[in-house]
Amino acid sequence: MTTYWCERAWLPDGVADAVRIEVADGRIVSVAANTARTGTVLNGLTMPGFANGHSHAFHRALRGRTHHERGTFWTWRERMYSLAARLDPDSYYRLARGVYAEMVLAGYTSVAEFHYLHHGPGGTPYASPNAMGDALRQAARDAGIRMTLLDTCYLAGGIGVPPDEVQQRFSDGSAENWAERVALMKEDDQFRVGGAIHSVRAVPEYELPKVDDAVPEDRPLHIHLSEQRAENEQCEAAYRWTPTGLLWDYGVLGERLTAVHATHLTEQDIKWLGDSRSGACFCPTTERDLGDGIGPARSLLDAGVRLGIGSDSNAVVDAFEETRALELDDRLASEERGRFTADELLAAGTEHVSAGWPENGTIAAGAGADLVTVAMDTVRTAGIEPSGVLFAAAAADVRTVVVAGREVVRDGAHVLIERPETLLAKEIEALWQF
Ligand SMILES: N=CN[C@@H](CCC(=O)O)C(=O)O
Repeated sequence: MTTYWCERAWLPDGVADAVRIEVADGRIVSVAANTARTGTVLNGLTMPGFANGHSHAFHRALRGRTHHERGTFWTWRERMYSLAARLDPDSYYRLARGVYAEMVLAGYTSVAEFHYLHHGPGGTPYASPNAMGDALRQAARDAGIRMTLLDTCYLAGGIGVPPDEVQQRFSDGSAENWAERVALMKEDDQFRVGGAIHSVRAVPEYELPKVDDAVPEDRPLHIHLSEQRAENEQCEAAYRWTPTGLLWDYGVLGERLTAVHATHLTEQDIKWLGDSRSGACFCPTTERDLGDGIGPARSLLDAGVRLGIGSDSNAVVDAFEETRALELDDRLASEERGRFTADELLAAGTEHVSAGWPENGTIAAGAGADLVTVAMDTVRTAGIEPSGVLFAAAAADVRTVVVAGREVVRDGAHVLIERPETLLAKEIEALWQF
C-alpha cells in the first residue's frame, strides 16, 4: 500500500484540503480529506490524470516546420505524408518514446493513439504484421503512459479513389484483412486495443459496419468526423448524407463511438450524436493550427454527447491549454462567457472513457491511481483560486505524475527517460535529413 498526502486535491465534490489517498495494485483504495500529513507529500493541487483522446505520435516531427508557405489543410497533409513515408518501426519507436514522454510530463496519463501507418513502403506488410503498432506499444510502455491503440482501418484515398503511394502504407486492402491483422495484437495491463475508421473518405460505406463489428463491444471505436467542410461536401455528393448521417444510417453511432473533431455539424448531426450517447473529442490546438474551425462543443454536451480532448498532431502538448480552449474558443464563437463550468471542463480533460480506460478519470476509491500534481507557486499559478487552475496553468507547472500507482514524473522531470528533449531533437533532425 502506498500513501499520498495532497496539500489540495480536486475530488468529485470539489477541491479539498489535506487529502490522503491510499493506493494498492495500481488502484485507489481510499480517499479522505482533512487528514494529518503522512506518506509521500504532494504539495500543490492534485488532479485526476488527463486523458489524451486523440494522438498521431509521428506528427510531432512537423511541429515548427510547416509555417513557411501559407498553404491549406490539404497541403499540410502532403507534408505529413512525406514524413509518414520516412518512418520505419525502429525510427517510429524512438520518436514516439520522446513524444509520449512529453505527454506524461504535461499531465496526460493515458493516450488513445489513432494509428494508421501500418505497412512498409508500397504497402508491403512487415514480417511481423503489427511491427509499427508494436513500436508504439513499446514506446508508451517505456514512457510510462497507458495506451489504447486505435488501430485504424484506412482503405481509400478518398470516396471512390484508390490509395496513393503513401496511403498504401495505411491500407490493408479490405476490412476483413484489417480485422485479421488487428486480432493478432495482445493487450496487457497498460495497453488496450480499440479500433478506428479513419474517415468516411477513407473507408467505403459498405465496409463501415464490418469495422464496427470487428471491434469488441467494450473497446472504443473512433472516427475523424467533419473536420473540414470539404469532407462534408464530398460525402453529401457521394452518399446524400452528412458524414454523421452516414454513420447513423449504418448503425455505427453509439456509446463506444467517438467522433474526433466534430467541427462542421448540422443541428440534426448534433441530435444524432447526442441521442446515441456518442463521444466527441475536440483537439483545439491542432484545429487552430490547421484552420479547421470551431466545433459546437457546448451544443454537443447539451445534446448528451461525452466531451473529451486530444493533442492530435502534437503541435502543442499541453492538457491545460487543450481543456481551457473548449471554453475560450466557444466564447469566440458564441460571443458569450461562462460556456462551461470548471467541473465540466475537468470532466472533459479527464474523459478516459473514449480513451479506453473507463474506470479512470476521478480521484475516488476503485479508480485507477492516475494523479497529476500542479505547482501553485509558479509565475502562472501564483495567486489563483484552485478551481481556476485550468485557466491559468501550463504543462510546465506539472510537478508529479502518477500512472497506475507508479511515479513517472517527479519534481517536473521524467523518471524513466532522461532528457526526452534531446531524444526528440535527434530523431526529428534525422527524419528530415534526406
Ligand atoms: N487532424 C487531422 N489528421 C488527419 C488528416 C488527414 C485526413 O483527414 O485525411 C490524419 O492524420 O489522418
